[in-house]
Amino acid sequence: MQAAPVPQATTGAPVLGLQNIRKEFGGVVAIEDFSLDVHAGEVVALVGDNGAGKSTLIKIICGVYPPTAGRILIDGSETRFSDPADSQARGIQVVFQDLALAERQPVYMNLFLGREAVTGPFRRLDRRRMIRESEELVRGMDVRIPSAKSTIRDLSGGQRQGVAIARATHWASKLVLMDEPTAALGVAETQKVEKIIGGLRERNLAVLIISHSLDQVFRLSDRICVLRRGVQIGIRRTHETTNNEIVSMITGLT
Ligand SMILES: Nc1ncnc2c1ncn2[C@@H]1O[C@H](COP(=O)(O)OP(=O)(O)OP(=O)(O)O)[C@@H](O)[C@H]1O
Repeated sequence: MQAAPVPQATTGAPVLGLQNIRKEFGGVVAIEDFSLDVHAGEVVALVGDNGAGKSTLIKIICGVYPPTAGRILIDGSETRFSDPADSQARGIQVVFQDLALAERQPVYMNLFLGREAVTGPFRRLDRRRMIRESEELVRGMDVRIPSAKSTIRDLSGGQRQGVAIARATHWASKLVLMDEPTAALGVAETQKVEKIIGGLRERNLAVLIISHSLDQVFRLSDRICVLRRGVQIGIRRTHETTNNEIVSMITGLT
């Protein structure tokens, strides 16, 4: 499977720039005035209580929702994605809470969803190639699944998550957005996913991750950005802050 090319820092501009993003749903202001840069090789964690606006922000970045106001820059150029396929074509991949896997399809079809390998003049699906490359991919990522031909609904939560993350990280060339990637996982599976996220940094990708686990945020991130009821409270370098400071930023209590 041809991996996405490793992105080079050509312009020095952040991979993702968000400037004064606002999002309203009817009369509800979900995001008020949000600005953040994420650089290649950097993991930024987005934290906040339920309803703070974290998922909305991820959906704005990948083209599910347009922002009501504000600018999105990719590699320094202003961009507007009309839908997630549009952002994927620009090297952005998302791992959503609900994983967005095709339950009745085998692992290999999920890994190639929308990018199926074809062969011959009638462009028939090249299943053999997809199976072979999927096996290499999941082996390389240490995702334990019975076979690339296994159907998604026959896999455990951790195995499904592994497939969703393998797909996103394989096809991403710039930015990976993750919405609670380990929420449904046990301790060992969480450790594996965290290792994969560390590997993304080594591939020089930019990562924006939502997590409710502050321990995980402190293990994984370079910077932490706090949202409270749609308001951006602040950004801290992970090694310069403490769990207590982040908790008080999230809750508003000192
Ligand atoms: N499609 C929508 N239509 C109307 N309101 C929405 C929509 N999506 C989100 N909201 C509202 O926007 C606010 C932020 O929601 P969002 O899901 O982004 O929060 P969150 O921080 O991701 O929360 P959680 O941690 O519970 O997932 C909430 O008040 C929510 O009700």
